Amino acid sequence: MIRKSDKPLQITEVSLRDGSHAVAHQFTESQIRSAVRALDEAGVHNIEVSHGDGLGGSTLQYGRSLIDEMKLIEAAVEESKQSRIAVLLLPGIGTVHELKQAHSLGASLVRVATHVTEADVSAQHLHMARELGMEAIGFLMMSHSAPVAKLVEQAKLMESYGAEAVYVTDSAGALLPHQVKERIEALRGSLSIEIGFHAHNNLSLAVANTLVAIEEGATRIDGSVRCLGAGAGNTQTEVLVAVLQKMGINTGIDLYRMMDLAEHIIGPMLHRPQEILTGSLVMGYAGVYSSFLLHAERAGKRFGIDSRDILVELGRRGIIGGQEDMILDVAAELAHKSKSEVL
Ligand SMILES: CC[C@H](O)CC(=O)C(=O)O
Ligand SMILES: [Mn+2]
Repeated sequence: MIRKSDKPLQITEVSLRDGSHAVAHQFTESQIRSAVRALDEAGVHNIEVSHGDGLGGSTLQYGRSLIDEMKLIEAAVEESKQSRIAVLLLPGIGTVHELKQAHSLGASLVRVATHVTEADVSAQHLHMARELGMEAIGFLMMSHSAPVAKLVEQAKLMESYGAEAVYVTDSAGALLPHQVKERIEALRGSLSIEIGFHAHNNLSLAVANTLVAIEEGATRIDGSVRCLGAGAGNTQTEVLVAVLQKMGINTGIDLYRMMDLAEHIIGPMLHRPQEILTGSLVMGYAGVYSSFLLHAERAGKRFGIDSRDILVELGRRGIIGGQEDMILDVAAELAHKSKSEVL
């Protein structure tokens, strides 16, 4: 592969944040400690630790964390010798108050995440992160759902607020390889900062799409060991490291250590294997937020309807992260409709 950027790749491991969705936010402190210790020893550059929905996400709406995320961030910082501890912040769910708290505990990098058309709400948080001396990164979620020109416009806004990199975030795992290529290519032509890529494996394209992103010049890459992330999970980090190594691209990450920690530390944390089951496939197909999976399954059981119908309807309506209450609304509506059809 001929990369269009000569900057080194930086891998951010997201299993301890995106994976929080897959385990209904039930991470224990000892799981975080052992995972961070092993990831740090393997040489992973950044490790993200937060509630799945970012700082402040532990609520009835998004799902309560078993352990306060600040305690988990503190534990992660204690265990890490070289990896940087990152946090995710969705403005409105988290505030600058939680950002300052995470920073005071030792988090040194924040990804400020907004819907792909709403970058303006990240200004305050990106500015604050820079003031605190943290690395500030923009994270444009549901990047498949906006035209390329809109994505570029929004990324430029984040750059103007002080973002040091902006991510194309494929929250629904819906992007096809040529769509990744056009997005990264357009950003590379318009931004002076680094470009990142965050995939979900709902259509089994995460590693392939990540390679396309790297080839086009993305240098900040997310992955989750054993695909421990929302939906079918993310780009499987240990697989990506192996593939890149085979391509002669050295990440500085120790492959055998990654395999070992996948087997003995992250694997046992999975509540169920991260296969592409119907729910995640439908999310990739219909372009629905990966973190909606467990919510839609629960709503389907509660209202006695097929969770696929809920997901497809959510995709049709363009429901986005932060609107989790709409999952119940849609389920109730569909159940009502199917009852009236029977009568
Ligand atoms: C709800 C936040 C979300 O999980 C962030 C993310 O990882 C994504 O949009 O893919
Ligand atoms: Mn994600």
